This record gives sequence, C-alpha cells and structure tokens, in this order.
Amino acid sequence: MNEATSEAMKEVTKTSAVGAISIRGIGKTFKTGKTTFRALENIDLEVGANEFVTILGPSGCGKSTLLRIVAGLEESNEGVADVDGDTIVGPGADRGMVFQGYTLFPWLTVRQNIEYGPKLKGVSILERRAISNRYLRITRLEEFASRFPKQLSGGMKQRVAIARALANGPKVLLLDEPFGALDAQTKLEMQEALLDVWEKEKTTVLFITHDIDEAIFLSQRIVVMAAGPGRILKEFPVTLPAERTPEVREHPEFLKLRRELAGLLRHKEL
Ligand SMILES: Nc1ncnc2c1ncn2[C@@H]1O[C@H](COP(=O)(O)OP(=O)(O)OP(=O)(O)O)[C@@H](O)[C@H]1O
Repeated sequence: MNEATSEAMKEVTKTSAVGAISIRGIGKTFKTGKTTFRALENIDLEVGANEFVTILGPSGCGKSTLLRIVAGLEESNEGVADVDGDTIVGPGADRGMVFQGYTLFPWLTVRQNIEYGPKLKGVSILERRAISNRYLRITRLEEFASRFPKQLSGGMKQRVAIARALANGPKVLLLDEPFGALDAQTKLEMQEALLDVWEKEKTTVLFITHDIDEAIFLSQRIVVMAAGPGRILKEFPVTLPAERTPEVREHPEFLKLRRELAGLLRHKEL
C-alpha cells in the first residue's frame, strides 16, 4: 500500500459512521402468573449509523419494550439485536437512554450529574471537566452548572438528562418519550434543541413518541407500530429539508405526511 492510500484509509476510519442498530426477528412474551401477554411479534428494523429514526404508535403497542430490549434492560424471547455487529446482551456504554421521567440524581448538581458516568469509569477530573463543559455548552446549560435538579424547569432537566447520556460517549441515543411531560411550548423548544445536539454529535437516535408532529419534525424516518401483538405496520421516509426550522411545520410534505399518519392511526388510541 502506498503512502497516499494509507493516509486516505486513515481518513475513512476517522470519519466512518458508527452506531448502526440491527433488530432481527425480535419477539417478546410477558408471563404474569398463569397469564401470558404477547407484547412484540417478529420485529425487524435496521437503523443506519447517524440516522434519526422515530417509532410512532398507540399506547401499549410495545414501543418501550422494544427500546428497553435495545437498551439491554429487557430480554427478548426470540430474535437478536446488535449495535455495529455487537449482540446486545445487557446495558452498555455504547447506548445512552433518556426516559420521560426525570431520572437525575437530586443530590448532585447539573455538572456533577453530567460527570457521573465518566467519574464511574475513572476518567480524570480534568478530562471530566472538559466533557461536562462540552455538553453544558451543547445543551445550553452553562449558566446552570451549579444548580440542583429541583431548581430547574422540566425542559432544563431533560436537557441535563440528554447531556448526561452524551457524556458517556454513546454510539446510540435511545429516547423514550423524553418530552412527554413538558408543556407544548417547551416541547417545541426541546425538539429544536435535540436536533441541534444530534447535528453536532451525530449519534444514531432511536426516538419513541405517540405525537405525530413530533415524529415528523424530528425524524429522517418514521416506523409505525400497531398493538395486539406489537408489530411494525409501515415505514415512512421523511423527505423534508434537512434543516428543520419552525416553518417546516407548514411545509406541504409535513402536512401530507401528517394526514397519512393520522389516517393510518385513526382507529388506534393515540
Ligand atoms: N413487565 C411487564 N409485565 C407484563 N406486561 C408488560 C410488562 N411490560 C409491558 N407490558 C405490557 O406490554 C405491552 C406493551 O407495553 P409498552 O410499555 O412497551 O407499550 P408502549 O407502546 O411503550 O406504551 P406507552 O405509549 O403507553 O408507553 C402493554 O400492554 C404492557 O401492559
């Protein structure tokens, strides 16, 4: 190999995308006493590295169960899931998760919450400071670094939760209705903030919601699930401009997709 080729390959390795999720034939049955409940049936889903994919579906269709399986918090009964070819057998630093409920440590400041994961891994204090500075900046929380969670609004708490997940350097962000508890205006602001973070970090995002507008605004692709048993109904590419300004919500393509999705989900309890 000549020098030029070897330099070119180094460049490819440096910039090559990571965080591809592959879900193949996943099935899940819950057993409670003598009763069994089929929560997921034969789920196949490929999410590309750096892609932003949203799973949209009615309550109880198994969205959270599927995300928990990818997070390694729940075991499937059938099928396999992997990230970049590494089979998921439990939680791992390659996957960061943010839930609807605020899961911050109340006794730690914003900065300490963000530094918690790196500290557990034994990262030096200087490096930890650099990491928290980066994510405080990206999530626009710099001036709140010394506050405690109870001194923050709901939107700020979710920004800290996202910063804390990113501080562990995950390849994949798994977001389970992270803005579900926020008021309408804060929710819109958080959607823009999340896209900003995704743009800067380029992690793969698998996002769950039952909000059609949220799914369209955020995603490159929407996967619609149905219940009884939980299964994938249909996938929709979102062909909106890459830059999602608030005006995108009035785009003919946005309105068309909203009609299509609402039609598909009309008889479901969304
Ligand atoms: N640990 C469990 N034991 C028994 N049943 C469960 C368990 N976890 C989930 N289920 C059932 O599996 C189904 C799917 O639940 P899941 O939380 O994945 O749905 P979801 O689509 O995320 O719903 P929501 O939008 O309301 O959060 C539900 O009917 C739920 O009652």
